[in-house]
Amino acid sequence: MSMIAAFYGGKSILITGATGFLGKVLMEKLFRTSPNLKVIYILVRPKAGQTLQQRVFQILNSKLFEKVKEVCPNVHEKIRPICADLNQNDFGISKEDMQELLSCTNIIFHCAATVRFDDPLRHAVQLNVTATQQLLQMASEMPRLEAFIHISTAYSNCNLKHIDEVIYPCPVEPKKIIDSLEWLDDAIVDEITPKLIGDRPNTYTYTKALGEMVVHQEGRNLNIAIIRPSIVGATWQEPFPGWVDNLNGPSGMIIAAGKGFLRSLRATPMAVADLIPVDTVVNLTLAAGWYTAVHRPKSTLIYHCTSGNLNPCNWLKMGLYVLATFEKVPFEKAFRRPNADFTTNILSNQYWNAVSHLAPAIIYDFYLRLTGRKPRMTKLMNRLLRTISMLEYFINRSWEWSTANTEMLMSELSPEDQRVFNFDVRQLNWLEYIENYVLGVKKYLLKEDMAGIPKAKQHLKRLRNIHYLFNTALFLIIWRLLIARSQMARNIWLFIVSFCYKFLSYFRASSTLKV
Ligand SMILES: CCCCCCCCCCCCCCCCCCCCCCCCCC(=O)SCCNC(=O)CCNC(=O)[C@H](O)C(C)(C)COP(=O)(O)OP(=O)(O)OC[C@H]1O[C@@H](n2cnc3c(N)ncnc32)[C@H](O)[C@@H]1OP(=O)(O)O
Ligand SMILES: NC(=O)C1=CN([C@@H]2O[C@H](COP(=O)(O)OP(=O)(O)OC[C@H]3O[C@@H](n4cnc5c(N)ncnc54)[C@H](OP(=O)(O)O)[C@@H]3O)[C@@H](O)[C@H]2O)C=CC1
Repeated sequence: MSMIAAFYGGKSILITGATGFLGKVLMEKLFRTSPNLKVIYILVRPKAGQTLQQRVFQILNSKLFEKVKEVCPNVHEKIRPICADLNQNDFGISKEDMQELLSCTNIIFHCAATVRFDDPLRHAVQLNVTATQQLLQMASEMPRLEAFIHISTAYSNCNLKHIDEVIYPCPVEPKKIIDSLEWLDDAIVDEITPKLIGDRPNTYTYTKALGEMVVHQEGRNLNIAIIRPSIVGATWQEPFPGWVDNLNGPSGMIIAAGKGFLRSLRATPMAVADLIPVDTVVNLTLAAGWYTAVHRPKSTLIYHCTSGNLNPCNWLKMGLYVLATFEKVPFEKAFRRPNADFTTNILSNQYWNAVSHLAPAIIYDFYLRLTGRKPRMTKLMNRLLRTISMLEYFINRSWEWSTANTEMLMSELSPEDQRVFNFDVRQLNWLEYIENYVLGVKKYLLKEDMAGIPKAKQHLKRLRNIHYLFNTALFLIIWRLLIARSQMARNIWLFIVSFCYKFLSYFRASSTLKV
């Protein structure tokens, strides 16, 4: 019997960010392994014209939850959506709901965050810092609370090269930042943002670091753990391999490469690609929840959920695995054949951006215009280049994260828990994982049918022929122009022709002799 699964039985659990990538997988695993849990409260906001109920209905009826419905048929009754917006005071939660949350909650998993790299500081602070502060305040009023698990990121201290499982203080106290944002206007905030974030690349990593400091300072009387995952990718094993539902991290890049838009990327091939499957993060999170509540460590424990030091894979290998998978399972209606490459040099990157990204987009838009359609490729390509520029920081560096606490936690689990809540990335086979990831992107993100693979392969063959034809035509035109203008080009041409003629004559003569 799994001790962790038994621990969550009968518990009332509060999850923020349950509609997000990580939150959904967390909820799924909880229902599947502890179907006898009492209730999961989720803080949800109405979004994109959908009510809370519609959003929850959509999640529960997705493929991700198919297994849950078998083991926990009354899952609809055990999930309690609470209308909340983390940007508002008291999260805009009604008095009755707040009362219920405060009196019943046993465990909190705080996953909600803005993960956009370019969010204005004010918004990123509101969600990643102030909301965390408010949730801690709520937690301190919960008499039955056993553990508060805060999801941060391994990149909260990406300005360092070696990162330990400790909180590193930021130069300016989070409280001071929150206070000053109340009276500073947006223009001034924009101006001081680069100075505040210092040597971090964006507001996301900076505000996640501030969020950790808030947890450290204001959660002293609570049982808290912090999880720091690296780049979260598709599921490895559970509930099935390859599930993914958003474009963050590598998923969007896999689409861009598979559809032939992304042809070159400024990345350091040997830098560690610290990907971590989302189900591994969830297993570690649930194990940490159990450990924090049952063993009550004296201080806040931080767990690095990374793959680099236990089972490293670099970007070159990962890129090659992705490209190899496209051969077997190509994406439909590709713009060009998938054939991306890494460059390390900024100048050659700019050259490839112009030649491989922008030029084909401009030519295609010209063709669209000629055929009376609206041009769109250049705009799309510019957005892709902007996204890539935001990711470049993370694919040109390697970090070392110590994992002593994570390894300690693994050793504390019973053999059954090590199996059911497996977070040992040493067992991960990267090739197999990437193949399933690409397949998952095709099925769950692009919603493409496997039956369309022969047609997609046919399309790629046609693109290859167009590519050869285009290159040959271009070569002949340039050559023709050169011959017309340069004596040297004419001489080279005559030399090549006479060489080919002699070679053919020799070949014919020798084969005649053999007979
Ligand atoms: C020789 C061999 C060679 C082999 C070569 C092989 C190559 C082979 C293939 C590749 C192999 C693998 C290599 C992969 C490298 C990846 C590295 C990942 C590092 C991640 C580090 C993460 C570390 C931290 C982890 C964390 O702790 S947190 C989680 C990470 N957080 C994020 O990843 C948010 C990022 N995003 C944003 O920050 C915003 O998205 C923003 C970008 C500002 C745009 O913002 P904006 O322009 O306003 O527009 P949007 O509305 O957002 O998007 C506008 C449009 O772009 C779409 N789109 C949004 N995103 C992405 C995205 N990624 N990728 C693509 N598209 C995207 C969106 O669908 C919309 O399309 P549409 O609907 O218009 O059609
Ligand atoms: N994905 C990754 O690669 C990594 C993620 N992390 C961390 O993991 C956690 C989860 O990330 P992930 O699931 O990928 O992110 P998502 O963007 O998929 O999910 C974010 C969640 O936060 C919720 N949220 C955002 N703003 C509000 C708001 N104002 N009120 C209520 N809810 C809100 C979203 O709700 P809604 O659906 O309404 O938008 C959504 O449920 C984050 O803390 C992130 O920092 C850490 C490392 C890597």
